[in-house]
Amino acid sequence: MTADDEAARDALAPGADAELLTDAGIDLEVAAAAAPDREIAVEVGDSIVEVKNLTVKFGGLLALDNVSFDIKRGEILGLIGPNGAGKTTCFNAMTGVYKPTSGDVLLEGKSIKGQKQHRITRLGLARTFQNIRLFGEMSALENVVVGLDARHRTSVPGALIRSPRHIREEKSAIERGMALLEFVGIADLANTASRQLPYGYQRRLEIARALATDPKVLCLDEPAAGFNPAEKEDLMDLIRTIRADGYTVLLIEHDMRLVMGVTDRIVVLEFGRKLADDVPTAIRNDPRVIAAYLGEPEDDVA
Ligand SMILES: Nc1ncnc2c1ncn2[C@@H]1O[C@H](COP(=O)(O)OP(=O)(O)OP(=O)(O)O)[C@@H](O)[C@H]1O
Repeated sequence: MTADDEAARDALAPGADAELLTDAGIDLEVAAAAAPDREIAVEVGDSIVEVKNLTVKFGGLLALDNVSFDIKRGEILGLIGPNGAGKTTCFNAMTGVYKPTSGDVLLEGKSIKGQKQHRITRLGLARTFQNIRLFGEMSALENVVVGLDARHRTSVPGALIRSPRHIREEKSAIERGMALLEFVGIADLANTASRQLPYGYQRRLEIARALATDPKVLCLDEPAAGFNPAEKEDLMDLIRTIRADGYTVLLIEHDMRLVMGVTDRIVVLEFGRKLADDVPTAIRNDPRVIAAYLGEPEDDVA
């Protein structure tokens, strides 16, 4: 094992400091340049996800009632609706957290309905959660590398004996992890324990970790919750950059200004049913949508 390889390995251990990254020959600028190593497909195209007659019942409660919509390749699709409308249930049923009662979810034409969460992530549908779910004691970099681990090919014996392939994969994981942290704008905090990061940076880290799985579609569940206006602006820029880098994005968000400002199309849910599906300007002026939001806090309807 070379000194570089040793250093790359050590950089994965808790408490690693920035020196180790440098020792491992990892240059932040080089890492940043490595970030857009994916095909850029910004043009909105065919359907990449099809949600078909999706229904979720909780006992007697019909949380999602026969909902159908699609997500086109390369678009930012907003999923909105008043509190309790079924947005998170829809997300959960799409990403394997809940088993749908009936209906189907297709990813690139193949059903992913009923598959386990990690399998759906591997197939290309990654998500963040409304309540941040990071490994608090682990550094920002380690949190991202966990996401990358899913893509490694070394066998368990290979990892145990620290085979050259395993070491190589670890080093490339660190480089890719750094590239992703750079991409979401928090590379200089790579070695900070995630629980010590400011809230907005924790949300960015969640996005980096989801991107580490190299998803075809990135699902963001209320990424601006708890953000101030400046942080919301920054988040809008980041979402646009993510799309410009070739990802398709599904966004649940309460903040109307953000949703209207960043999405190409919006699906509106109300009482578990689809109320509307249109471009933001049409949604903004749709009397049914305005009526659905009457009674919501003013901030949400602005
Ligand atoms: N695990 C569950 N068990 C029972 N009922 C649930 C469960 N999850 C959600 N519900 C119910 O399903 C309905 C839809 O909830 P959901 O959280 O999907 O709405 P939402 O549109 O995401 O709301 P919010 O904007 O408040 O997050 C609500 O009536 C909710 O109480």
